[in-house]
Amino acid sequence: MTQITLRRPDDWHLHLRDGEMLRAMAPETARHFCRAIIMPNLVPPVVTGDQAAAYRERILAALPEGSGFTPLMTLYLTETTDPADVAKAHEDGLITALKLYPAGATTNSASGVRDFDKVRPVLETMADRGIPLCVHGEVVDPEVDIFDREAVFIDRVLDPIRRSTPGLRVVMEHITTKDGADYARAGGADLGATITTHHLVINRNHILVGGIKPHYYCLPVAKREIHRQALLAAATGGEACFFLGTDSAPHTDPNKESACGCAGCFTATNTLSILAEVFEQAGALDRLEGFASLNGPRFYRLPANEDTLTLTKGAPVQYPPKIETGEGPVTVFDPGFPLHWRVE
Ligand SMILES: NC(=O)N[C@@H](CC(=O)O)C(=O)O
Ligand SMILES: [Zn+2]
Ligand SMILES: [Zn+2]
Repeated sequence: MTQITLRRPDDWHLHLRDGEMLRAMAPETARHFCRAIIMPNLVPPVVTGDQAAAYRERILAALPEGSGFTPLMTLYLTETTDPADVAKAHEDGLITALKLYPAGATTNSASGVRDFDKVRPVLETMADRGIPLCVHGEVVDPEVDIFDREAVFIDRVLDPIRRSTPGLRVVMEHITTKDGADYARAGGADLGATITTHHLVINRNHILVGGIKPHYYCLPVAKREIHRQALLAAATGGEACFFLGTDSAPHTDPNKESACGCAGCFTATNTLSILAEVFEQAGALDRLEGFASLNGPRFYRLPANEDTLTLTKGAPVQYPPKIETGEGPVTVFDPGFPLHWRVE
């Protein structure tokens, strides 16, 4: 096969940031994707409906002329989130989901949740109205090894929340383990999981062998090869609960290449070429559309996009190694192999 055409894909987990960074990043995603779930971990975070409305306007203003891109807004769940504000923002069509960050788990998560009992009323409201909860699933207990934090979160936090809030729709964001994939596929229609591009490509050796690679460092951190294989099987297996959320998370090079580098891989620019390569190698090119364009809308109860996107196979695709932004350069994720599928 030398050409494939899919429904236009969506990105169900994206960091666009704000200000100069947003201006540079909005076109990178809008070029290929129709919609994206916009993560709310700005500084300060997007907590209220009014803040989401204002952020949405800033995103729309950063899009290229004539872009049909739709940002799907989220609210950052805090211990003081008002259920009435959530209900109103959802009724107004302003927000699509809420995002749960355990306090301290990842970039800009200081306002996240420490005491899960405090968010119980919001979770009940969400369950009643079918508003999905997107979850960064890692415990922050310093006793728990960083490579075990996802699996421990499922047992200690996620499973109890789901049991005590029947009907709550949950997306396990950026799963990195076989444990995560197995839990997602056993969860029924109200549980989905996003998988990133980079976690299909790298394992923990890529970060650490032969010198530390700051541009491969993200959270949750990439795990052993058996886990990457499990994610690959999940993404390419045609199961409806798994869909693309790139977690494209730009940080400037000085912030990545530092004695205390930020977590996040920036993949918006070349994600579709990488995915086509990965799916082809897995003998599953025909399942790319399900993963990138159909399963996500189905979970979010939205129609699939009407227009299409075509990838053509040929000589290695050229993409910029860095995107220049008003805040500094951002390195584009290097999969470590040539990419042959070009987005037309
Ligand atoms: N994935 C990351 O490593 N970083 C994300 C935050 C997140 O999604 O956890 C970021 O905002 O930079
Ligand atoms: Zn996260
Ligand atoms: Zn993220």
